Amino acid sequence: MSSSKPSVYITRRVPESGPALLAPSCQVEQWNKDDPVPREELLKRVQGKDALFCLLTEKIDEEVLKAAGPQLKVVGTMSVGYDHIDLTACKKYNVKVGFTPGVLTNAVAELTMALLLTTSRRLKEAMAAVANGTWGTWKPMWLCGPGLDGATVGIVGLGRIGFTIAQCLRPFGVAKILYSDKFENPHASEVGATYVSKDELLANSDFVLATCALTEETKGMFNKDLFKKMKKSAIFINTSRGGVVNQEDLYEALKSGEIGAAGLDVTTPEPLPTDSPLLTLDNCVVLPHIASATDKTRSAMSELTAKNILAALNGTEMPTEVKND
Ligand SMILES: O=C(O)[C@H](O)CO
Repeated sequence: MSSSKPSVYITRRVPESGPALLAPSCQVEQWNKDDPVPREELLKRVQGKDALFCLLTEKIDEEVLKAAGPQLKVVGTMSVGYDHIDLTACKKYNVKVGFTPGVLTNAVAELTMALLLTTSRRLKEAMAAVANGTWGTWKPMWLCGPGLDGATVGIVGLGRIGFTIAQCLRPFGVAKILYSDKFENPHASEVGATYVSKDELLANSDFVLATCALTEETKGMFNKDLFKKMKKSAIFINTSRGGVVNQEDLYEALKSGEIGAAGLDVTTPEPLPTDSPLLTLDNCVVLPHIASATDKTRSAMSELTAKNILAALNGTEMPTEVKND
C-alpha cells in the first residue's frame, strides 16, 4: 500500500470485527445504519474510494463502478451469493470481487434443516393451534406430516451448502439423497448422494431443496412445469435466492395441491409484502432471509470480506475471490 491510506466505503452497519481489521491500514467510511444506503448516497460516497464493502442488497453495476472512479480496486460482498454484482462490468473496469463462501455453510445448512422440519412436521399450524385455542384433545390423525425417516431428498445444486445439508440429513434416516447439478460432485458418494437428471429428481423426491446459485440459467427455474413434475406430497425448500422461483406458480401449486408444502428463506421481493398470497397459506412457511444469521457466522462473514479487501489492496491473493474470467 502507498503511504496515504487506501479508502474503503462500507455500505451498512456490519459486525465490528470486519471494519476493525480494515481500520489500522485504511480510511474507512461507513453507512452506519441497519437499513440499506440509498442509491444516490452510495453513488456519492463511493467516489474516489479504493474499495467497496457491500451487501447483497446493493446492486453493484457499471453506474456504481463509474461513480467510484478508476482507482477502485475491489468490491467485497459480505455474502456467498454475488448475483447482485455485474461481473462483466467489474472485469471491464479491472475491479476484483471478493465473496464469503465457506464461513456460512453450516449456518445455512442448519436453517435449511429447520425449514425442512418446520414444513414436514407442520410446526406453523401446530404453533397457531396452541396460540389460537384450536388445540383440542390429543388426536391420532391430527397434524401428521411426512417426516424424514425413509424419505428421498432431492438437492438441486450440490455445492458446499447442498453437500453439508446432505451430511446433516443422514442421521435422520433418509433413504436416498438425489442431486442434480451442471456437473457431478466428485465427493457426492461421501454423503451417499446420487447424480440424476432434474426430471428424475423431481419425480422421485419427497423433499426438493433449492441450493443452487441464481444465474441466467436458474432464474425462475422452479415454475409450474417443475412443480407438476414433483410428487403431490413434495415439500419444496428454498434457501438460495428468491429469483430461482416463479412465485405465482408456487402459490398455485401450493393452493391447488400440486405439491404438499414449501419452506422459503428467500423471496422476491425482500421483504415479501404482507399482502403476498403466499402468507395466506398454512402449507407455506416464509422466513426473512436469515439462513446465515448466527452471531459467529455474521462476524466471520464480516471478517472475510475485510480480508478479501485488504488482500486486493495489498496486491496479494484474496482468500476468496470470485473467479471472473
Ligand atoms: O448470499 C448469502 O450470503 C446469503 O444469502 C446471506 O447470508
